[in-house]
Amino acid sequence: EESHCTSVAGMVKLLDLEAQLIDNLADYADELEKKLDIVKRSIASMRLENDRARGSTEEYLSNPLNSFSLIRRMNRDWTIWQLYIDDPVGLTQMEKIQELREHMPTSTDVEEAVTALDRIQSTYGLQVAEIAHGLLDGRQYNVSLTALDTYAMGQILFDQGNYWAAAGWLYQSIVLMEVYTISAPLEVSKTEVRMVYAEALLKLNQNADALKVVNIALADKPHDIKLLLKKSEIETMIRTDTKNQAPKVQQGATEAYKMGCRGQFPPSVDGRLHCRYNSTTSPFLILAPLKMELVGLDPYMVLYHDVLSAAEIKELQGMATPGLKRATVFQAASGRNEVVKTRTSKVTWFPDSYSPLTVRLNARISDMTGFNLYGSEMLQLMNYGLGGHYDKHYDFFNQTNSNITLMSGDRIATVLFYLSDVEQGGATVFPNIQTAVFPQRGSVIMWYNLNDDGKPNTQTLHAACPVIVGSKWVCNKWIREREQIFSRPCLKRRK
Ligand SMILES: O=C(O)CCC(=O)C(=O)O
Ligand SMILES: [Fe+2]
Repeated sequence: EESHCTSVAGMVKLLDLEAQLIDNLADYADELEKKLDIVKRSIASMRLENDRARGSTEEYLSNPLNSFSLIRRMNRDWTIWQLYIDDPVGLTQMEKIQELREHMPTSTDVEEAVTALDRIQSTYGLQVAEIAHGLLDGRQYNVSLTALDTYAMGQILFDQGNYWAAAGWLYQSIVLMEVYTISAPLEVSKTEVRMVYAEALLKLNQNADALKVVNIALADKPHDIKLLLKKSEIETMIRTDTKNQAPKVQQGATEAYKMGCRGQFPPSVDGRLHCRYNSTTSPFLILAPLKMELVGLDPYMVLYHDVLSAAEIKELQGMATPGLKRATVFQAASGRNEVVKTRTSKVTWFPDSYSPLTVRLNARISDMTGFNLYGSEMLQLMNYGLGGHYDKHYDFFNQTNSNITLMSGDRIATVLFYLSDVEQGGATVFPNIQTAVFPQRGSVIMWYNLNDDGKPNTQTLHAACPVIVGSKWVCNKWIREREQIFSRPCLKRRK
């Protein structure tokens, strides 16, 4: 399972594939044209002969050559024309599409993409009409959606039971269909869309509105039997006051996580938080101090700037791209890592000794954090895709007597490098401490997941907000506690 939309880097090949499909369709057009050409040229010469004959029928037919030829033509040539018409054009091209289908997005991919776009909309509180016209969270892009796009959103959200969101997209489809016509063979009828829109309104118990929509559709198609039946059904529902089960209502107050994603947390007023050059965490920093921003004290969280060079970032992305696979999350219930809806990105891992760059990167992590990386997890490189996110979670396992923590202990700290800027969205948000970190290419955020006593710190709850626009790349290192037994800096004493 490819899971196409979960990584921008992974979708690049779809464009090449689309180019192949278009070339294939062009071949089909060529074949059609060749056939059309033959047919048209033949018609012209046949007409000529037939017109000449009909100008003087008796004279024409009294010549034996003409009458012989006519008899022969009508019997033999038209048999061949019948076969010629019957011979389909484009079988090769049809087979080619079938062959490429293996690499093409499936209906599951479309459903995931719909969910992702809906996630962007709901997280950032965007209007469907704005999205459809390329206005994304206040920024105008030269892109827009077609009625086919918005209709697919509406249909699929409807099928997923998300009637509230579906209604918005279906309404938008109708608006777009008033302005633009969808050309054959992809066309969808307005009646069809209005019917689904009416169904969505019924699910939301907006029966009177549903009736209005059906009546508008009937004005265009007064004899459509499905519409007439629907109309009387809705009228009965209104008369008998029939209600659907209570629809899912949209949440009122914006939860903290969403506020963080939208950049709406108030700025910190803690005077202890500051910026400085760090030259003390390790001896190496005396030579190369790092620009450090103390972001939080509980959990202890620091942001370092300009840690990675452009060349290093490029190399990391290059080595990661071929191996990117859909990310998984450790499930306590099964004791295994599984693909989940709450984490949509693609990842790949590199052992510490993979290349001179990984060795250097790990050394830098040690210098920055003061941690010994022995027994820690591999470097994880990650690329997010369409609306890519990682829902609220903890990085620690909080598992005793589990295989996953037995050898090296729990994840004492997380080191998260940002390998790209993200044009819009994609912040790392800590809702419990009202902290949001927006990706900046080359910077790195580090926080402690465990308290000084080794117990999990629930203030570390965090999430990766859906990317609105951009290809978000991160690299992280989960540092395990066991090896830090003698070296872990005790912050409480230092205060
Ligand atoms: O990508 C991010 O901003 C956060 C990623 C994260 O929390 C994780 O991978 O555990
Ligand atoms: Fe995390």
